[in-house]
Amino acid sequence: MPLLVKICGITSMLAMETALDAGADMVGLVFFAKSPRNVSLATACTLSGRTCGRAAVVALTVDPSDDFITEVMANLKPDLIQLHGQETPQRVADIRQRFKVRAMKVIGVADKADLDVVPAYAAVSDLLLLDAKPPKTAEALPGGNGLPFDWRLVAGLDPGRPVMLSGGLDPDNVADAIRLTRLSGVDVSSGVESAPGVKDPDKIRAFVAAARQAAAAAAGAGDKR
Ligand SMILES: O=C(O)c1ccccc1N[C@@H]1O[C@H](COP(=O)(O)O)[C@@H](O)[C@H]1O
Repeated sequence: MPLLVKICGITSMLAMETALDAGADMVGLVFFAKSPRNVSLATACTLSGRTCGRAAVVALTVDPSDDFITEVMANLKPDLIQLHGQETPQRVADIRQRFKVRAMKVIGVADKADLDVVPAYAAVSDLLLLDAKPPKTAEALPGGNGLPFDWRLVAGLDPGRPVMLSGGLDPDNVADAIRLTRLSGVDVSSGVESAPGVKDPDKIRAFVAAARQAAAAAAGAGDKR
């Protein structure tokens, strides 16, 4: 299966076009008021209109209410909803069933014990995303903090669903991350920015190119991912 590459936290048409031209498989739009990458539903609709099916549109939410998901589904019609909060497996299952939407549940990882929940979430999610656990500071976001975790904890993890990696990835370290973890995809936000919330076109292109190169090298080396 080809490596999935997601560029998250897109806030401008330039960033959207750059991600699409670079060959990203997924583009993420953040709905979280405290984030520098937060977009309104109207902006998200305008940005996603540019994709024309070239990449999957991901609505990033944090503990969303049913009312909010209803609004997102009616207007944006995303291909995938990213659940980046404290959603339980039951809540993930309910969202998928009620809204007929594919769900990517995020699991925060700091140590091995954090992976105990993987089977329960894999049973109810279409994809999983492993991200660094946010630091316990007042200003930390649930994600998008640019912090990596110990990738050795998740190397070769295969719960029967595609698993993506995020947390502090950037154009310089993504190849190592792919080589070491052998997961299904990579997701980046702050690592392709020039300032919080401002995507850097050169970094987006460099990230996608480095990820594709590493995936091709892994495939050449017989890694079936
Ligand atoms: O990007 C944000 O602002 C954000 C806000 C709230 C929840 C998640 C958020 N981003 C996601 O976090 C990970 C890692 O980001 P980074 O590359 O370390 O900056 C990524 O999945 C983003 O989609």
